[in-house]
Amino acid sequence: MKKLHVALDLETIAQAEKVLAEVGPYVDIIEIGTPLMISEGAQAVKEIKDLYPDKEVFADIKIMDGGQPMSDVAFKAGADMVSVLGASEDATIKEVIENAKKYNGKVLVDMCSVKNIAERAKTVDEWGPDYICVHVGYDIQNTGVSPIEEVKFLKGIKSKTAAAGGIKLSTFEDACKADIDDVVVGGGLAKVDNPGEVAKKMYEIIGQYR
Ligand SMILES: O=C(CO)[C@H](O)[C@H](O)COP(=O)(O)O
Repeated sequence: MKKLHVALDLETIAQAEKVLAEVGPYVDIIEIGTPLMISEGAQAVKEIKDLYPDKEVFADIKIMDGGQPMSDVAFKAGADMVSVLGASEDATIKEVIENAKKYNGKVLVDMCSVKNIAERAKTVDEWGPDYICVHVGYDIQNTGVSPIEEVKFLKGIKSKTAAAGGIKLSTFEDACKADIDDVVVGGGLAKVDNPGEVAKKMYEIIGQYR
């Protein structure tokens, strides 16, 4: 089933809870965004999981090294899923995947900044992550590269696919039509004036493609 995933790239738990009060009913995955993880840490994971026990809570900690101790922090706080960078060492990605099993947790491998996505995805896929995510980082979103197009590099993988980077209401249906299991929306939900209304529209759109 395709999932609607909100990325809370905010600074405080209070800001995140305010957005969630509006979008919470419509989303499947709640991401504690990297800025929020840096600002409030594992406490953000704990508080939001306590408030939304039935949602999948994803700690976007973008692990680059120390696969086991880094993922321990998020899983112990109640995260259902963590991210590790596709650009990190093979050993790190394998360690995160192995460690997640202890917690019955999931792993998303984030391909942000990976140059040969197709080749790297094929390699990483063999280790059995839950998701491989094409991700156009903030700092290159103005170049016109689209994660919805980049998903073609994931063709044929066994893992589920995710796409992130600038997806908003105007591009959301295209993302749902593409081969994307987890559609990640950050600013397009968390930084609009009417997050509840936009989330409801997205929920209705994705419902046609589930
Ligand atoms: O991980 C991220 C940035 O590194 C963001 O969460 C991701 O890009 C989604 O946010 P947006 O839709 O605003 O691009």
